Amino acid sequence: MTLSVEVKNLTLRYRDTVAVDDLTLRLDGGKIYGLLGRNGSGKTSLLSIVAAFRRATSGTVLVDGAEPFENAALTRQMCFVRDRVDAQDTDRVETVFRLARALRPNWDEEYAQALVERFDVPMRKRVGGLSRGAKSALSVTLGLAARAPLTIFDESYLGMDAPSRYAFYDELLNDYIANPRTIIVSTHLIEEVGSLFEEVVILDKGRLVAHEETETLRSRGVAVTGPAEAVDAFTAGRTILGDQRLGSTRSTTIYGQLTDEERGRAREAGLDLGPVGLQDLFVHLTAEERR
Ligand SMILES: Nc1ncnc2c1ncn2[C@@H]1O[C@H](COP(=O)(O)OP(=O)(O)OP(=O)(O)O)[C@@H](O)[C@H]1O
Repeated sequence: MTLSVEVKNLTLRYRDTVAVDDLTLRLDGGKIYGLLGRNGSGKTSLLSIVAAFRRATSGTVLVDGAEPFENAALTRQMCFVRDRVDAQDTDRVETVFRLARALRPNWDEEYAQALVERFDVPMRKRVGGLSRGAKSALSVTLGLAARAPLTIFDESYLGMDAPSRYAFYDELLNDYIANPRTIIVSTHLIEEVGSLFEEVVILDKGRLVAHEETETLRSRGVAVTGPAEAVDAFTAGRTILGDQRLGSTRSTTIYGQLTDEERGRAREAGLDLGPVGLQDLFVHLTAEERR
């Protein structure tokens, strides 16, 4: 089972700050979505409303066609995973698991135990005594084993070290393939996690900058590599996203699509054309919004 998410003219204001600004967005569900945005762009605010942790100032959110706020039947189907654990500092980790087992209708105990081993979750410690990495490991373990039809990871894995984060990405993809559901991952570690996303949503200052399939977004730029002079001539007058030089070879990333004629010309000039990194596009698109 997967859940769709529909956001219409959604606004969230905290006193003078407009955190989400008249946002309209539809996620059909059954995919892994990446939610990207610079610090303070409104990712957590948006996700908190979707997960029914907050009420919007105006506008609507529908999850599977229904309003999630104070809708217990629906919120049981959703799991909002943050970088902290929703428990008292004095609670033991095993108590947190016992609660999750009781509250989560799709909880998979065998999988939970496998994750505890893989991420080295210290079951006998109290939540308040966990390191930042252990808190993150506990959060993502609870989030994965809940198998909620709508699972949201809000930068919940950032406290983990790189090997643990890669183990999390690996688990996330494998478990999603075995148990398809709607997964939203908010992040600014785009290169690291970008290959998991089927669709990407980019926010800036609470507004939607882009919502596209990852491949379509990637096709908005091209990396041109070859002899420096030929690369310079080919990329002259274009919007440059990034540039690297190694000896006489240059690789310049440009924004925009190439026509078939331009691609032919590049090949004739001995240039290689390759995909562009999501990070470069993200930086360009969010910087453009602020100009
Ligand atoms: N409880 C709050 N009270 C007042 N302002 C808030 C509150 N929470 C968030 N904001 C403001 O709302 C804006 C959006 O914040 P939000 O946390 O949603 O962004 P974010 O994209 O998740 O940021 P980050 O990547 O830094 O976590 C920011 O300007 C932030 O300062």
